[in-house]
Amino acid sequence: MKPVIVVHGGAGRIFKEREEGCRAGVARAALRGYAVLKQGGSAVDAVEEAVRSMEDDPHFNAGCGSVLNEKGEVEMDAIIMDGKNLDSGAVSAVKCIANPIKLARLVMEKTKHMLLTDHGAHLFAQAMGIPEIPGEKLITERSRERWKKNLEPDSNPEEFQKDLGTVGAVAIDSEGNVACATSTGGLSNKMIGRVGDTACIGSGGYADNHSGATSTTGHGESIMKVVLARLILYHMEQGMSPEVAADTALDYMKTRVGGLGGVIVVNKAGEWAARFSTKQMSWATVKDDNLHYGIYAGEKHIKSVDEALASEREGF
Ligand SMILES: COC(=O)C[C@H](N)C(=O)O
Repeated sequence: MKPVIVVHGGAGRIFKEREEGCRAGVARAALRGYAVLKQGGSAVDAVEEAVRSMEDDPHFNAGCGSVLNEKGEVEMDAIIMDGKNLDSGAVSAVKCIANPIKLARLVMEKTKHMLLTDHGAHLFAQAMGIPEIPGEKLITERSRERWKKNLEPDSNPEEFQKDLGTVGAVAIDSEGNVACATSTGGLSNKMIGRVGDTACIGSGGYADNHSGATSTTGHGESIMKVVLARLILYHMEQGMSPEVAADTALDYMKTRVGGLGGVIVVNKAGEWAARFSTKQMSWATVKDDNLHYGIYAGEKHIKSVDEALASEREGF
């Protein structure tokens, strides 16, 4: 099986000043994940690596760069799933941790549980030797400004959620195993303790070697109502291609509950799709040693991996 990785950096509006950073960030993440697959790493290793790269990138709403809750704090959700055995691990409402996706993987591999939240997740992180970092280190100038603006009495709540940037990855490795990973700071100025789709299995992601893997982004409450990730795999089980399955599920979410979002999908044959009902979604994929990426509907740049790695060294 030829390895494939697909990543997203969030569906929604992407403001002009963030466009280039998002293109470069998703391309870099896809290249990192692909390098893991080429060296014989598993699909789980690859999606963790790709998501970690975007958590460390302040352009995205995950890890450093996460949006703030109503109290001005970061609270993050993340999930990872292994399509070989349907094992999965998630964390919700975690603060002061650089890479929630790493902690989600440890929940999957080192506990008998699937989701740890808030205080318990932090106790587990301590027990696993994951360092706590000051919350301030995850907060960018941009997210603080945005939080403050949202608190102004004449602010428009519709504008709050326009330019977020949840991150996710799906992959198939040379043995035909699939995996997914998703990580987010959630919605801006959300209530304290709000947990979104990202931490919920079947909503923020799902992976099953029998059909494929998907990672989702968009309005979390809508995604949870239709259990978007599992719905896409169901459509593929019924014979749809990744692209048709993604569009059918996104259409259903729009007409049934009025929600918009985006998804990345890979099926067990290594066919992939990056689809969205929002105006934009940053995405990238590497297959057959070629990188494809874009952020607008219909936009697709193609470069060989060697060409892309050279331009990455020059700053993309
Ligand atoms: C693009 O924004 C998101 O994906 C937010 C995320 N789905 C949440 O609701 O927590």
